Amino acid sequence: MDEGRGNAVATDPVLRRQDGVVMDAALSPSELALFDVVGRRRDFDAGERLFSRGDNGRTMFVILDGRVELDFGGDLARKTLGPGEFFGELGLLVGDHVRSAGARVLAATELVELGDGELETLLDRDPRLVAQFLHRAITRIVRNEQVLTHRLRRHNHELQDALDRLRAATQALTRSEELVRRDDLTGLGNRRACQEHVERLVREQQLGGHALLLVDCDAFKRVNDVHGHQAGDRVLQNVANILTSVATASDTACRFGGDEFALLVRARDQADLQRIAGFIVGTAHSLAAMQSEPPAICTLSIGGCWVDPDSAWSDWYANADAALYRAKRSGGDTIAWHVAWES
Ligand SMILES: Nc1nc2c(ncn2[C@@H]2O[C@H](COP(=O)(O)OP(=O)(O)OP(=O)(O)O)[C@@H](O)[C@H]2O)c(=O)[nH]1
Repeated sequence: MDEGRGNAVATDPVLRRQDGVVMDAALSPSELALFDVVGRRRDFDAGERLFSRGDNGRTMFVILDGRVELDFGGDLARKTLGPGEFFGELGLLVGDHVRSAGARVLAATELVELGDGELETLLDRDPRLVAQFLHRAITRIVRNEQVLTHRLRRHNHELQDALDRLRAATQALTRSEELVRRDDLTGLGNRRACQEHVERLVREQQLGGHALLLVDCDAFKRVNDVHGHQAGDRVLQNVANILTSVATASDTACRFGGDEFALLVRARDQADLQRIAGFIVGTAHSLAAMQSEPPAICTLSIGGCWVDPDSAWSDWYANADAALYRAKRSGGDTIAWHVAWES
């Protein structure tokens, strides 16, 4: 046995990589000599692949001369092994197993290869030396597993943190997007929400059969002036409640600002539309007639028009607004329709 062969005779065969993975195990000269006698020598050219990650392996290798690179995949650093170092030891210890790293020859390399069947031969020849090797190899495998498990757990935590942050950011974004479309006081959509709803209906070619009702409080300024701003707020919220109560899932009730509201509503025909508008004005009228102090509501005026899918939003808005103006001019607490239909 040539005890001097191999220039990497280990004084401390178990060394740690910077990231903590224990890899740098070299055989002692006596171990190297024993493995060389029992195993088979094989020559490889630079660039040759010994095995890939995920391959089934049944052999281990000891480098006599040359260099081999191990690739563990992911973001784990690659490792270059040199003379005297061994790898693939699970092939010797447990036989058939899935390789956790790929191995590629970097320079012309001479290896000794040993299969799982040769463990017994090694033990027969020098049990003490093999026990020493096994102890070291198993320690290395266990330590590497621990380091890899720790890394995985840390990655898992980091991934979890990143997902939590992403989820929080998405929720915040959704909330702020909702806020941009919602009226804080009443919880209704605002003008932007109404326009987006219209755009969606246009895209889906569902706008036909809809009408725009502009709803405005009568003498609302007086509520504020006489009873205070909070009482005014409560009136606005109650107007919103009435509108919400008539709006179906395909309708949208919005507050455009101040005491002006809008209802984009689908109706079967003019009579249906009149019934909806009549319910709104009639409910506000009945509640106002109860004359609570401070008032819970004020009477309402409505200007309405059918939506023409072939004309622009600004056209229907102008039509409904002109009708609303007429309803106000006639004393409020009433409904006026664009052109043909007056209540
Ligand atoms: N309480 C309260 N008042 C508001 C709010 N936004 C606007 N206003 C007030 O609403 C009032 C609207 O007054 P006007 O536009 O003259 O309406 P009006 O008194 O109903 O008059 P007509 O529409 O002609 O019947 C103003 O006094 C605004 O200050 C709000 O969010 N809360």
